[in-house]
Parts: sequence; C-alpha cells; structure tokens
Amino acid sequence: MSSRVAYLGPAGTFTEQAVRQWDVGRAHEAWPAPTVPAAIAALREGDAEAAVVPFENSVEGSVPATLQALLEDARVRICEEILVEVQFDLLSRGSTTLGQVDVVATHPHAAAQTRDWLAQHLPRAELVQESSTARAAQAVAEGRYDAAIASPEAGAAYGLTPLARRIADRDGALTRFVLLRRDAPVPPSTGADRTTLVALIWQNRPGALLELLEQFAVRGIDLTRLESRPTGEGLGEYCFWIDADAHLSEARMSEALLGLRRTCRDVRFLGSYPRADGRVPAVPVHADEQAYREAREWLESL
Ligand SMILES: O=C(O)C(=O)C[C@]1(C(=O)O)C=C[C@@H](O)C=C1
Repeated sequence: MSSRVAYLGPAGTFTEQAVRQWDVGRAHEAWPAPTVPAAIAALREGDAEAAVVPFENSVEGSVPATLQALLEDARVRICEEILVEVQFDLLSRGSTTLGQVDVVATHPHAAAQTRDWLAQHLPRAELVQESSTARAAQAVAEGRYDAAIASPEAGAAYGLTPLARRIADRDGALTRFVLLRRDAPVPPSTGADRTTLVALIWQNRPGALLELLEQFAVRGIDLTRLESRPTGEGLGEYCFWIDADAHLSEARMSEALLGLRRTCRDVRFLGSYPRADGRVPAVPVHADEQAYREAREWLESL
C-alpha cells in the first residue's frame, strides 16, 4: 500500500490547503489527482493510503462529484473532516487588464460563489469550467484563458497577478473537506461526532420519507444535512444523504440505524467521525446513554 495521500489537485487547490492543515499531510506524501473521482480511485486501487476531497460548501452545498464517487466502493469510509475558509481572487497574467478579459475559467463551485461579482464586473465574459480552481489558474499561466477564479495561493503558485481580490459574493464561506480511508475502523467517539449515511427508501410508498426521519426524531438525533440525489436508476428514483449529529457507538445512533435497516430498501454507512467545529449536540434526557441503559435493564428484568 502506497503511503501517499491523494487530493484534488494540482498544487494550489483549496483541497491542498486542507491536506496541509491535517496531520495526514505531514505523515504522507501528497499526490495531486486530476479529479475527485481519480483521487478516490487511487484510494480504491491501493495507490494511495488516504484521499482528501471537498464534500460541502456553506454557500453552494455538496460537491456532486464527491457524492457520486463515494458510492462506488462500500469499503471507502470518511474518517475525519476539516473546514477551510474559501476566498477567491480574479487572477491573470501580468499585463492583462479587466477590460481584456473575455474568457474566465474556474471550478463550478467557485463560479457559483462569485456569480454576482462576475455579473457586475465581467457581464460579457465566457465562463469555462475546469476540474479545480488551481487547474484553471495553471491553464491561465499556460495562456489558455484570460483569467481564473482561484485562491491567492494558486495565484502565487502559477505566477499570476490578482486583477481583483476577494471577489466572493459572501464573506466567510467555508468548505468542508473529508479524509477518506479504505477498510478503516470507525474512530472512537469524541462526544462531538457526525455520522454520514445514504438511505434508499422504498419508492412510491406514502410516508416512506417521514418514516426515515422518525428514526432520528424519536431518538433525539439532530440532522445537519438531508439531501435527495438521483440513484441513476430512473426518473423519480432518489436516495437520501444524511449527516446526523451522533456516533455509531451511541445507543440512540445504533438503534436509529437498526430502524433504518428494517424500514429502508438499503442503507450505506459512510462513517462516524469527529465534527471539525467540535460542537457538542444537546441530547434530550430520554435519548442519552443512561436512558437507553435503564430501558434495556427494565426489559431484561421482565
Ligand atoms: O477547486 C478547488 O480548489 C477545490 O479544492 C474544490 C472546491 C469545491 O469542490 O468546492 C473547493 C472549495 C471551493 O468551494 C471551490 C472549489
């Protein structure tokens, strides 16, 4: 097994910033993958020991390429998460002026986060999608586009000049990155954990989604993300991506999982791991460990 950590490259992406902020970035050689699926494929095929990929952005939501690739191998698990503040510059080669920018390249998530700025300052520019912000910056350095929307770090990495700084429509946007491993044990509970699941409900059954949500509601588990995504099997066929504020080792979570397993067509467990912001959930007294222990003892005494 290679001791590399694969990440969405090239050098200068926000994903690389996440790798650097993590211990894994110090322990392993970082390998820039050309796309998110390529980073996850390297993990799957044993060419990397870990992979770091973008998962969710506070403005633009989840990263579809990551969700799609995660479903391809049941042995890939999320082991950690990290938050990185994202900020964008408009970068160009030395002498270019704003009036000379006809083609701008960037990642779709970055385009969405700078939409208003672009509409106001470059309303006629053509927008080209690249696999990452740093790839767009690299392509500008190669002379393929007039400008790129990327981080100041990418500008420095590819010798570009900022035509405009801090062009994000919303300040303080955060992207959540996840560290993936294959066949990894679930890390122990910290008291501030998250569990990521994908549930496939029985379609065309009235109340199936409500039944799914009840598994969490009655056990006092807060959901921080619920998203329906097409399964690809046909129109109207959806699965639900869930982030729940509890750890697999907690009774309320394991009971909720049993409930899901009984009532859903399929359930995929993607990991229980510490929340990057360390926020400890408020657990109602009827759902804490003591309440479950006492209920079990009562049942056994009957
Ligand atoms: O292109 C990059 O630099 C990335 O790391 C990817 C990514 C994303 O997928 O959302 C990460 C953070 C920003 O929101 C824009 C792009």
